[in-house]
Amino acid sequence: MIKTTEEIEQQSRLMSFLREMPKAELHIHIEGSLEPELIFALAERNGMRLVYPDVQTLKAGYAFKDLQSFLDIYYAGASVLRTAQDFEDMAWAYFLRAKADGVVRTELFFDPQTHTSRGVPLKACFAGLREACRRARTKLGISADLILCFLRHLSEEDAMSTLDDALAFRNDFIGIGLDSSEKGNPPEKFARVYARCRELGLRLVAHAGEEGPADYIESALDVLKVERIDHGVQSIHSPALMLRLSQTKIPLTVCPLSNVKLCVFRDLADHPLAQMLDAGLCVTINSDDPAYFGGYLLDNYVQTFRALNLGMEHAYQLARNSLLASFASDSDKQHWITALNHAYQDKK
Ligand code: HPA
Ligand SMILES: [Zn+2]
Repeated sequence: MIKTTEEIEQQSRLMSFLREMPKAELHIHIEGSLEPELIFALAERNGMRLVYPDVQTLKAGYAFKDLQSFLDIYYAGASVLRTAQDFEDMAWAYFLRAKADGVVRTELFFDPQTHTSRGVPLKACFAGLREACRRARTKLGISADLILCFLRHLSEEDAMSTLDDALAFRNDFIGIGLDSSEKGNPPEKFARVYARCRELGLRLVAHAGEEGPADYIESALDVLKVERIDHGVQSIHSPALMLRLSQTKIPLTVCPLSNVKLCVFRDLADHPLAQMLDAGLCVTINSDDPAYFGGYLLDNYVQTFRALNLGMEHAYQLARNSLLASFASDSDKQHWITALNHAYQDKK
């Protein structure tokens, strides 16, 4: 269909608003931002040999059929991280991308067990990530904090002892999450460790309803008492849960490009994000593992908006949801929302 000049202008206003609007990214696994080129550079710096001969061969392996087929490659990629400097370089590269995408607040997931199981000290992870977050604040004006994720394919005892060790760095992380292989590893498996984190005053989130059933979303809320759900897209199969989510406004950190790459939905045009927004759910857009899924935060917005034919009001709503759903201070949130309101008035 041929577009009128007015439609072309409207589209270009929307694209620039998507980039400029102040927004938060609340679902990014920092190990999933490791670009193939950086994987090779770090392997060389650390004197390691990868099983892939070059970047092209590694990238050719980025064709996933489900979550597990991705996780196998993701953990192999993360194995090049050894020193504090490696963690800092990885996170800094992400922050530069985030800045270009208009991110003002980000909460980075990281998987300590992936590293400690290879003999990398927890201190190296924290030192590198903490320094990158500090530089993001001072040099880029991005507010950044860390969320420590437990690997759900491992035992609760393993999570508990990881927590014990991480408490030496209590001031370096604001909360905990739950990631890795979802099916067969329900939230209930981690009830005690979540109860303990809650007593410690940590913020609580968990992946639920990515590939696993809508029931897992219910038990993440009821048993783990999480404040946000990561993914949550399987809620579309439960009208009762949709109603609950719309009434409670529990935020969902949805990752559209990830969902397509991991075959949760066949195509972006089939993604239920618009349906979820229209049902009144507090949906946010995020990148998950941008180096593996074909795009950073702005790519997720742009491609989703094109595929689902979304407009300015949706953009405003999604950015506002992301800021409100963040664990930043109320005064920071208010400041960003005022800036968002101004940007919206200018572009509308
Ligand atoms: O998309 C994901 N799902 C579950 N675990 C993960 N760990 C990194 N990315 C993911
Ligand atoms: Zn994730």
